[in-house]
Amino acid sequence: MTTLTLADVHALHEKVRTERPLVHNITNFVAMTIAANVLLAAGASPAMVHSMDEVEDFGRIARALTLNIGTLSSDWIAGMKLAAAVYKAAGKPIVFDPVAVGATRLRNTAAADLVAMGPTVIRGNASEIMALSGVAGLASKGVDSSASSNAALDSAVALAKSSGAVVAVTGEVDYVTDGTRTVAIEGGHELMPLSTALGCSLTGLVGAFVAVAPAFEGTVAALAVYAAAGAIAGKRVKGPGFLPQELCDALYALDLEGLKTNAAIRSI
Ligand SMILES: Nc1ncnc2c1ncn2[C@@H]1O[C@H](COP(=O)(O)OP(=O)(O)OP(=O)(O)O)[C@@H](O)[C@H]1O
Ligand SMILES: Cc1ncsc1CCO
Ligand SMILES: [Mg+2]
Repeated sequence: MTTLTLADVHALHEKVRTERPLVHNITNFVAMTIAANVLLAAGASPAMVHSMDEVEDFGRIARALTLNIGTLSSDWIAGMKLAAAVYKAAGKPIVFDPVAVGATRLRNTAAADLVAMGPTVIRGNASEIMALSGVAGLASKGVDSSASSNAALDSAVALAKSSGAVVAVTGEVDYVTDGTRTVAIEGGHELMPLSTALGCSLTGLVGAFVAVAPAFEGTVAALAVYAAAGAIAGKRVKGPGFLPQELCDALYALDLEGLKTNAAIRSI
């Protein structure tokens, strides 16, 4: 298999910058501003809207949908399901972020229902991907991962096979799999999990890339761009406080040289 090169990744980032795809995000209250800024800095156009009454109209103009169950309540579930049905019918990509699945029955049921609707991509941390793929007895710590991404790799492959989605599991090393092909993406910074909603924001960025590229390639490219920008930002800050701002500045300025110095993609 030919692995996506960092030059291919850069070309897809330029495509995002040129086409500026509108990405419709139904995300959590914590992530809304951070994720919108990440999308803008990377060159895409975000809409953070969750009203059920606007789903059909946004479904006509947006090029991708992202669904994030971080601050879920039962009335939002119906909106997410309607949105998934609208984008599915329009043949537009859907990216699902199963925040804290495994922690509550509400999340477990909603996540299972949304996976059954056939999202294009599922992006989560290790605990979430393991819980979603049915690893029993996992102690959920809520929104933060209590496992390494490496430990979740088998679960990611199983989930990709059972759901038909491309699955991205993030952590110190990120993995993307479609059940057959698997690649690892290296980069990022150890401060990233100490700044909230950076995973949720990455899910939004995956939406922008799969709007302009096939699911597997778009997901790998989004993660590689984010890994490079995260590494650059992590070197600039003194702690997690200004990491989101530096990450946005790094995404905005990212070029091929920055990608090559700060991220790596390898087939496994
Ligand atoms: N130890 C680490 N070293 C380098 N990068 C990391 C590390 N941990 C996480 N990251 C990066 O941080 C980003 C978010 O991944 P993470 O797995 O922390 O998401 P998450 O738990 O869903 O986040 P959140 O729910 O707070 O939005 C990814 O780009 C990932 O590669
Ligand atoms: C902290 C937090 N709580 C619910 S969603 C969220 C953002 C990170 O997932
Ligand atoms: Mg998360």
